[in-house]
Amino acid sequence: MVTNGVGLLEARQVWKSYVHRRRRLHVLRGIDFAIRTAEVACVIGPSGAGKSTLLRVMAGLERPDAGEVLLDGVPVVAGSPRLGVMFQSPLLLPWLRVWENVMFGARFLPSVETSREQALVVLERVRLHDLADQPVTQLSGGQAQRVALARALIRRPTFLLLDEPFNNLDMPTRRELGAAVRELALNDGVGVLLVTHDIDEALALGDRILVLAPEVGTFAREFAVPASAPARARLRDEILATLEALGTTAILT
Ligand SMILES: Nc1ncnc2c1ncn2[C@@H]1O[C@H](COP(=O)(O)OP(=O)(O)OP(=O)(O)O)[C@@H](O)[C@H]1O
Repeated sequence: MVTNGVGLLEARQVWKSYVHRRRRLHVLRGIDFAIRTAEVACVIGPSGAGKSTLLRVMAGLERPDAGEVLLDGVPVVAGSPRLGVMFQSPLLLPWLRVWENVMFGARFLPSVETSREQALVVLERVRLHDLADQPVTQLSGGQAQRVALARALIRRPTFLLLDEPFNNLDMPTRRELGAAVRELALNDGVGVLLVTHDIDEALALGDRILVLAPEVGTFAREFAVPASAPARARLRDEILATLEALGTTAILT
């Protein structure tokens, strides 16, 4: 797959709050963060820490209150052809077949040829080309999430922003799709931001792991993931200790 160029997706002093029951909830407080192409950066943290908020802001789906998100120095816009986004739920259109759902990802993108053949090429990447003509209502959860990945990939994104996309899948499917995402970074140079609850998933897929601290609204720590298994096991303990120090053990495994 050829992506739409090299680049940097960068949050600069990003602040984001919501009004909840008449109180202002400050979720992100001055986040500085960048993802490069050809790497997988994982953001972990307990429920409510602001992981999804960060991902939506990075994708241009929500505007920060202050600060900015830049894609190669230019403010990011929602629907940028250089970004592919995936959520926990595949959000497929039930009245369209598999390949038509994939093509839906390329709507309004003149750079992408909108043909069944083109969809098949991408479906092959996620090993779903045999089901191209199926209605999506007949797919398993793992197959549906593969369609969602193909729909993101048809855009030839420079960056993939993934918000716990493997949560509802069984372990073998989860591992397989995780490996496919890792391959996209290694072989195709895609930059990946993966939000996950799962420390083991972050250790298996990430080059870097950032721990988002609840209430503090910034990253508590950032870790480079080492290659060797014993070093990763030590890092796992260190990340757990970090989470414990933040007063949050209600996460992970
Ligand atoms: N649109 C919104 N309006 C009001 N509050 C919101 C909104 N979106 C998120 N929040 C609040 O912001 C905080 C952070 O939410 P967010 O979904 O980003 O956390 P998270 O770390 O992704 O959590 P989880 O792991 O449970 O998905 C939560 O307290 C949530 O209730």
